[in-house]
Amino acid sequence: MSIPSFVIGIAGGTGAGKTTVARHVTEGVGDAVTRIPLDNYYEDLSHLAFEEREQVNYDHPSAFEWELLRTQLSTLLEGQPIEMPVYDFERHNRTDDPEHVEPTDVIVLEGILALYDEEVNEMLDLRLYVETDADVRILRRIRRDVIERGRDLDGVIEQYLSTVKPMHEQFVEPTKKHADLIVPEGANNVAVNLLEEKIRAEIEGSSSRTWERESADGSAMDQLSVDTDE
Ligand SMILES: Nc1ncnc2c1ncn2[C@@H]1O[C@H](COP(=O)(O)OP(=O)(O)O)[C@@H](O)[C@H]1O
Ligand SMILES: O=c1ccn([C@@H]2O[C@H](COP(=O)(O)O)[C@@H](O)[C@H]2O)c(=O)[nH]1
Repeated sequence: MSIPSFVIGIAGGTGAGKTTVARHVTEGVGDAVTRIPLDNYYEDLSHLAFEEREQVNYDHPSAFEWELLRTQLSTLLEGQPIEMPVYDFERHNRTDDPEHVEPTDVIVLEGILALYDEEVNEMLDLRLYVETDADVRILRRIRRDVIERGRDLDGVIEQYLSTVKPMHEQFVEPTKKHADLIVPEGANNVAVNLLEEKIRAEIEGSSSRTWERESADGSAMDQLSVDTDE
């Protein structure tokens, strides 16, 4: 059993590259990292018919079961395992089989509103916002949703204009102010390498870097400072 020592939150608009960044920064470090997709914490909508679930606004904060996320993150931070829900985008609902997740040294929470909830933010040691232009994001989303999430072009466009875009502007983009670091264009090599290094150092418990909080104006921006003695 591990007591997690480092929790990273990765937020940003749909298609920004959050999942890709999370995959890249964790793939080289084996079992010591757990990825928690915020999507798994969409409310259980089993009581609705499929046609009704298709109409839900999945980009509003109320679409998520925040209390369950807070409880499960706390449980992991106490070194206890959780039964994490698993989301099925094609059915717009949770699957019947939750995933057993053991606590690990590093936890990565990733999702559009990963920096939205105050209590969740307090549990994060490093907050990232992946920033990618809206035109790039929608193009990526079209391709991904059609290929991987069982959608058609018209449906993706209609959903984007009616809920995804306005909710992004109202709720997702403003969470950028909670970020310690902003990662441009998703999986850029410099950012990914730095993060991977940081995660490795956390896991090995012998970090040569220190994170120095500078919040003179209350904006809570962190700076990466390299220890030149080593
Ligand atoms: N840097 C990139 N360059 C090109 N395509 C990318 C890049 N990052 C992600 N993608 C692709 O864009 C789509 C959305 O990326 P994803 O990581 O799922 O975004 P998010 O989790 O922010 O919604 C995926 O199909 C992914 O393969
Ligand atoms: O049933 C659902 C649940 C969510 N969505 C959309 O998913 C994205 C969030 O996932 P990303 O991987 O960050 O793109 C969100 O914008 C929802 O609109 C969905 O379409 N259907």
